[in-house]
Amino acid sequence: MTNDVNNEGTALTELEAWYNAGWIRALDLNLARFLQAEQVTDERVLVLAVLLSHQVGRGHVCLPLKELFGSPQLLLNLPPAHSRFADDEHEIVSPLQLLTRLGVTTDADLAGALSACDGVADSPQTDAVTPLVYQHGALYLRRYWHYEARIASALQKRMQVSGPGSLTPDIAAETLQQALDELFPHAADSTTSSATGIERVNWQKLACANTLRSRFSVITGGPGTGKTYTVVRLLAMLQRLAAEPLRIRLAAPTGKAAARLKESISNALHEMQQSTELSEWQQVLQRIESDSSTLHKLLGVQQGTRKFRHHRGNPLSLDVLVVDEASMVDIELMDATLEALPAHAQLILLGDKDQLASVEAGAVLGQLCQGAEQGGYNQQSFDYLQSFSDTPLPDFLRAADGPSYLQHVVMLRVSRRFDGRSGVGHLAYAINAGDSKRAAQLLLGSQAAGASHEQQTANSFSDIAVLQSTGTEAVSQRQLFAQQQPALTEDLRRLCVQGFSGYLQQIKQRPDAQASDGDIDTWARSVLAGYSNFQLLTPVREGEFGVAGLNAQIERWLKAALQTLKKTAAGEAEPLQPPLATEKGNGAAQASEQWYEGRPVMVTENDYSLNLRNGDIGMVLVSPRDGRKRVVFVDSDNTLRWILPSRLREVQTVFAMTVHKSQGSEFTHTVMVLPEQDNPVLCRELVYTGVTRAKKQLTMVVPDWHVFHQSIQRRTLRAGRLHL
Ligand SMILES: Nc1ncnc2c1ncn2[C@@H]1O[C@H](COP(=O)(O)OP(=O)(O)OP(=O)(O)O)[C@@H](O)[C@H]1O
Repeated sequence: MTNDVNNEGTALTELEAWYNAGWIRALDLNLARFLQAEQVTDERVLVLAVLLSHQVGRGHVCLPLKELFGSPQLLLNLPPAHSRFADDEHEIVSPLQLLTRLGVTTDADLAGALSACDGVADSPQTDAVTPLVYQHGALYLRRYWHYEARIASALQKRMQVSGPGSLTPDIAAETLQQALDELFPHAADSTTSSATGIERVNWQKLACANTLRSRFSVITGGPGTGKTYTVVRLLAMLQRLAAEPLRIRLAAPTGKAAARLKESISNALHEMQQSTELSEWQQVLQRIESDSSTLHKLLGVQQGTRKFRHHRGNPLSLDVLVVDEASMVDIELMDATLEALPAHAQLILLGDKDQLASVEAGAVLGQLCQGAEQGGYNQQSFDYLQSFSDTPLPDFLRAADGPSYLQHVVMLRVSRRFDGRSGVGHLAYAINAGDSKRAAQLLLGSQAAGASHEQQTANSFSDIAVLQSTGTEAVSQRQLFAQQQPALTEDLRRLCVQGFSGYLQQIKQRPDAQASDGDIDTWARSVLAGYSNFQLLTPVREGEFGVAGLNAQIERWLKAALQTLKKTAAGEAEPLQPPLATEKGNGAAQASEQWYEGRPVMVTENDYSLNLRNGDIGMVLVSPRDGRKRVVFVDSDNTLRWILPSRLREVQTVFAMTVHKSQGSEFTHTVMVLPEQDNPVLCRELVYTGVTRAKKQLTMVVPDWHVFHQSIQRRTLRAGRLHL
């Protein structure tokens, strides 16, 4: 492990400059120091290790060397440097400049350096426990390489076509066909006469048929494309065709997503139970439970460790596992899930491949669905699916060399929620296609994007609206933007005051102290339901239009309305017990100010003692019973819990939340606020995820159209090399 470059010490100084410029985290820099202490002296490797750690912090699983050389800016997405020591004498060099200084000019040079380094394993067979692994042209931290390798191997086994021992052995094609015809009596996924060839295919039916081919399948689709509708029918079919009653478990990556899954599964089950066409299926339906849990709960979290109670040596006791919102499952959790799954079990992943990937590293669903729009079915899969389809499958879905993973994926293509009249649907489609111009036109109605100087623009879709500063050309001049800003802020103020007025009114309907527990719960539920009707989302934390800025601003805007609640509440002077963790108070009065009635809060860290999860939302209410303030949460089993504020550790006000936190939730009226300045985190997946949280109404807040266009055009394709 030699460094053949005669400029010892240079690299670490430059890496420190990157840290001071805000390019990398202390953690990234410390990895270089750690490796140096472990006798990794090749500076090229140290630089790569720092870049790798930076990438892992951004959700990537590995650092692909070709892309590093081909498009470093796109790959690394380094923000503009903001030097902490304003060091004009020390000009910061870019990663490629630094590598060139170290004598590296091609990715092959880097590959050579990695292969020669003792701290890097470049063969999967190696027994050495090196901190880094180089494989498939990419550098990995060993832990992530391990997850990826294990996931690929586990999925490969599950993808093998079903044989003896499968849940539904020896099912005759006619039996399956008959079951599918009963469950999907209507020929097509879309019944409109204008449907295209691909929309006329009943993808829901084919998704069910495809699942029976192996022990692993993916059903992907945008919002409202019928993933739940399909999976309930799929479970009914599996239950009916299986030799023995199946143990089915439903799970999702977050508590909120699990609660929503439970609700939509029980709605879908209820619909099927009412259907006269499905009278033959009623007995089978009784064997499907809607109960769902988080993956962590299912696997059995072992507090204080990364380990779970269930693993290869102690597998889960189930036959079928359905994982919803699978795009949010990070690589570590996916690995743990596959490890804990018994060999015979059927794994079904549901999710929207176009949504943001998990907060932590990995994008397993995204990778498994890469190319799904084009089908990618080999001849065998194509013929199989065709045999269950009422209409001819379009030829472009066929691909002689289609990757093996796509044979297990079916994409649902018609949204039942967003039909042709839905502006949200059209907007989501344009965003997904990267067509920011069309998206702007949809928001601005028939006028060309930016032509209007109206603060709120009417458009041809009543379910979408825009609040904007001014036209496209003008806002790129920051001075003019600053002048326009107050008008936009005033529009936003009016929207918020109106939007939040509903739940504040509900609070005033407080029952009296003698009311029954049931009446008090009903009141609290109506407040929480009213609150979830209107939600602001923003992609960023900082700035006037970031989470912190918006929450502070909205608190000021609602102050008058919140003050009137005080008058309706019974006990006011109740002392709370400071200090309060996230927002520390200096006494009872200040604590009481912070815990004002009507304050929506989000838990920002798992709290196992209170059984609260990161992302759970509660509302501060004054109890009619004793006049004390409590925070009300709805549990995943739909029961209410009233918790004293002083017991809560990490919480934030949540009039506005980040788009990341909103994943897996929907709001009747969603207000998606873009920041005033471009930022590398803004990307198409983020805008799409935010926009599709809207159930009925979307308002887009656009301080600068340039930011809007940039965000939609920027993609974040996460690096990962699942070899399937
Ligand atoms: N083939 C169908 N025939 C009739 N109604 C359908 C069909 N498919 C879906 N629906 C209805 O469309 C609505 C949306 O379906 P569903 O909730 O299953 O979609 P989803 O993809 O799970 O949505 P989400 O984005 O919320 O996860 C539901 O009311 C469902 O009953």
